[in-house]
Amino acid sequence: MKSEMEPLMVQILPDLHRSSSTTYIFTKPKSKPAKAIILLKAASFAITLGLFFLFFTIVLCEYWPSSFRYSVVIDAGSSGTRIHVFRYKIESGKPVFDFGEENYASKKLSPGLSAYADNPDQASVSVTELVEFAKGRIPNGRLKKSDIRLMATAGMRLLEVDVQEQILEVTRRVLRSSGFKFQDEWATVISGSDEGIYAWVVANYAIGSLGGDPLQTTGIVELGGASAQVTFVSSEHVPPEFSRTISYGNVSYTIYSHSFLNYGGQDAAQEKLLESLQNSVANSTGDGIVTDPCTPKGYIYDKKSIQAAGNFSKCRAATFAMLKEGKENCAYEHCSIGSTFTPTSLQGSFLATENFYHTSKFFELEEQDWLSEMILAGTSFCGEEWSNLKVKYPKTKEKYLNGYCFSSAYIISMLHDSLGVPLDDERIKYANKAGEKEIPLDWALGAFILNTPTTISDYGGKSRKMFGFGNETKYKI
Ligand SMILES: Nc1nc2c(ncn2[C@@H]2O[C@H](COP(=O)(O)OP(=O)(O)OP(=O)(O)O)[C@@H](O)[C@H]2O)c(=O)[nH]1
Ligand SMILES: [Ca+2]
Repeated sequence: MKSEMEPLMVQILPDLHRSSSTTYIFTKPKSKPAKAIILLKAASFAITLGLFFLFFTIVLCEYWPSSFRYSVVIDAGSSGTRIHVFRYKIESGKPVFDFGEENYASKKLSPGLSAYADNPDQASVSVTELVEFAKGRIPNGRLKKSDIRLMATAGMRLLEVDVQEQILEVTRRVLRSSGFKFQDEWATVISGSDEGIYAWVVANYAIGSLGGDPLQTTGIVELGGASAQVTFVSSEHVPPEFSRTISYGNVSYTIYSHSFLNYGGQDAAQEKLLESLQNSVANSTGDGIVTDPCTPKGYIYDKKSIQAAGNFSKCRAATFAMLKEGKENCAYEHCSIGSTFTPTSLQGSFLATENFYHTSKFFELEEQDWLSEMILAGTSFCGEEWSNLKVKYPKTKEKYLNGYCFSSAYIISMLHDSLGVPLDDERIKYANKAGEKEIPLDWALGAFILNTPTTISDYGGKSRKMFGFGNETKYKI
């Protein structure tokens, strides 16, 4: 086949070992550019196109008002600090929440902020790491439009106010420079009743009862690490210091909400019980050794003066006595725990969360009759040797394993002996998720729902608040 290309004469220097010089003929392509140049042009075009595409993608992500919005809540709890990153949409002027994994992520770091009481500056390390986690989930261009809030709970409430403030100021420094939308007052220690309300909101949002008949809503009992919350709609008279108001649509909810600090949470309560055992000679075996009925026999404490003597019914009686402390000072028509007002009975359905859930799951209790089952399971567990329990439950963290004798007895003495919940009450169930979409019953999600700016004006409509709460009706939701 005739080459269509002009011959290109190239003289190759004679090979010294060869008799004559050799001429190779390379054909130079005619007027058409060589294949290589075409390829070069195509490649440079593709690269240019790619760079343009990349540039516009970056510009669009940075500045184009994406239909997604983001919000971040940091839950600074006693046993750890966890960050919750939310993505949501606005549809016909209303936020559409979705807590599925593509729109919600969280990360927990231990210990909690209250562990830095002696060295507040160290609190910045965990908050910084958590903020970086959140930034990895949000386009850079959206950061300054995305709220970030830090809400500390019982662990911090137990610190002196000046220490709380020192630690909060450290977290504010991190959040101010995070690139998120932040105001100093968004890093606070929230009240226990706020924590309870937030948990109540996410539970009823998940179940779909938010906006319905108040007496059809679901109450929350939450056993945290350093506090316990009881939150529900009561048709009884509730003194204003225990009453919070939520209005949703044209429905107003008057909610009893109280957080039992210190002895309320499981970890703090177990600590308090050991202290009270040490103070009461009655439990000593005469040689100054105190016996602890809430820890399985054979468990070795740091302190030598305590001896584990696991016994469910004695532990139940000891924790019931602790919950009754101060009841003689009750200044209300009814106090179930200490001198704190509680309605005469828990009204309506309830979800029992956090340690109620962890303990029931550990004992693999059925939903039905879980309280009666708790007594059987706790009686057996408390009576076992610690060494046997470690063999029986090799995968369970010892810090949790060591708490189940106490928590099983405490749950009964709190819910049944103190708050009057019948052992066969079908209205109260343990859970850590709710609703068809199995939304996590984490108060931080309730805080996000209530704090999401749902004023239409934020999205181009007329200004109208939709969520909000306080101890008086502030907003029409
Ligand atoms: N058994 C068990 N307990 C757990 C587990 N995860 C958390 N807990 C305990 O559950 C309790 C409540 O959990 P969190 O709400 O995370 O505790 P927290 O927020 O650090 O404590 P608060 O500040 O009182 O709310 C704490 O006593 C934790 O130690 C678990 O997987 N198993
Ligand atoms: Ca908590």
